[in-house]
Amino acid sequence: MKSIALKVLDARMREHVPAYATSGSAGLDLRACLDAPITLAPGDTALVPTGLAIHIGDPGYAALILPRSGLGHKHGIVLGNLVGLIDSDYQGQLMVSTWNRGQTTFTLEPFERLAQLVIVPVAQVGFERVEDFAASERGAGGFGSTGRG
Ligand SMILES: O=c1ccn([C@H]2C[C@H](O)[C@@H](COP(=O)(O)OP(=O)(O)OP(=O)(O)O)O2)c(=O)[nH]1
Ligand SMILES: [Mg+2]
Repeated sequence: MKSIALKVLDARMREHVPAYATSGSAGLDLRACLDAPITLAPGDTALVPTGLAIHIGDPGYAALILPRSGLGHKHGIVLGNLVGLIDSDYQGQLMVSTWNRGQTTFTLEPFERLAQLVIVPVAQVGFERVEDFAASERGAGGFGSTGRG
């Protein structure tokens, strides 16, 4: 298992270090490191600290912050940036842009699990400038070019 450097920035997070909930989990739940609840009216967005920082330190990996399905589906709590991308050289606090896209007010409680972190492999690439591509089966077709169903 790959090891990633983790800093606990807020002592209250010591007992909430991210951990996989099951042996097959892809995501590590992130908690809201808050002094008091935050009320999010429909349409509101808040930048919520997690009290944690990671330094992936390897350009072959990145982390994604994704919504939790229960909060997103049942309560409309998703991410203001839709997906958060954590660069391998980022050393600052993990922040969660929390957006209430629903129709009812939501109260986010201190230390509630509000999003999840997924570590993913990344390929950094170089570009070779060309005038023409070698022909492919798809060519430039997209946006439904293969039919709808
Ligand atoms: O949901 C997020 C998204 C990003 N970040 C941090 C980690 C990431 O490495 C950094 C920059 O993110 P991004 O490149 O997506 O934002 P930007 O608007 O392009 O900012 P920058 O100019 O700093 O790259 O902000 C978070 O903590 N949470
Ligand atoms: Mg950027």
